Amino acid sequence: MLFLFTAAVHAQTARLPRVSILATGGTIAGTGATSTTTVGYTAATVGVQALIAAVPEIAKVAQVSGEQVFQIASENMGNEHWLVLAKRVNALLAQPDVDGIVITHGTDTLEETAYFLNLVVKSRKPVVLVGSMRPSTALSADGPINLYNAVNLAGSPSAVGKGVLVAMNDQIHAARDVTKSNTTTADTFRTTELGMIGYIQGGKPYFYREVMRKHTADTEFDVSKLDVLPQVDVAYAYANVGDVAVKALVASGAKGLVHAGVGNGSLPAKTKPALIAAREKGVVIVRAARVGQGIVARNGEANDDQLDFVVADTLSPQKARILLMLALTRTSSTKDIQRMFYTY
Ligand SMILES: NC(=O)C[C@H](N)C(=O)O
Repeated sequence: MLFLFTAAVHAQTARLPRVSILATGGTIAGTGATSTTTVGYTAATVGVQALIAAVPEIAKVAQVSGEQVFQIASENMGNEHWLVLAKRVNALLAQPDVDGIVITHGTDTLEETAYFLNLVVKSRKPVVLVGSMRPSTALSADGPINLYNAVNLAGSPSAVGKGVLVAMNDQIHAARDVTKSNTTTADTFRTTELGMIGYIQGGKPYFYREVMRKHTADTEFDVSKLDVLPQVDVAYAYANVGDVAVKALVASGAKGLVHAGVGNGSLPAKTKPALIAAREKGVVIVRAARVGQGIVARNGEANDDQLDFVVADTLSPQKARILLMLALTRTSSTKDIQRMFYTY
């Protein structure tokens, strides 16, 4: 009896976490002409089984299975890819034999896919996005160690309930706040002011903080029955900007517009009338900032109550676009949408 009990406990503790690796392409799956080719390589050429085979150390820390979901450079990631990916992630996480998921991804839009999933994954199990800055053929390629770390993180009980995570360069970042900060260096992913949430050292995750905003199982968004997302675009402000972009985006059918304003989300006088006209036509306007850090607060640089605009709070314009798309799948009430921007 005692023997059976001990054997059962042993079998439990000895079982490796089961991690599904979903590959989508990117530089982590890229190849260059020579080992010193770190720009001008071809992204998205190596398949998921080859990525896994390149890191035999993974077999010692997890039972992994690989699935090629897409094979694209992440500058080509679209809403349609996100819907497919989210549905696959939710289906896998609903299986009792899956403990966590790793998604290999190009780095250009990795933060956007991470935030989208952070809002629509219906599970507390870990979901970890990972990429690389050097192609698989490069000297000191960062893909293999990043993938090893990501699998360890996705299989770790300490990552449960933390929301979608990004594992790059021995660091753990939360999907909501991380951004790519350098065009090419391996330490490009930063959560500059709010801070990364942990490290991975010797394959082991160490957490130090958590994001206070709601995510994954606690959100109100459901993409299970959606095949398309509402059109939302970003209009970027700069000195001398006019209203051409805003008018063109509205004419092209945008249901929502994120204005990446200068400074504290300021609205240039030559752009503002087009934004007001868009709102009068029913387009939801979110006032964000191109600066990269800080809060865009209601009724700060504009009278949002009077204009019936929404503010992005601390979300970057590209992430505000994602939340606005999902918000528009639920409501057209700007009051409700503003609540969402203070919740997620
Ligand atoms: N480092 C990278 O992954 C960049 C590549 N253009 C991509 O996002 O797919």
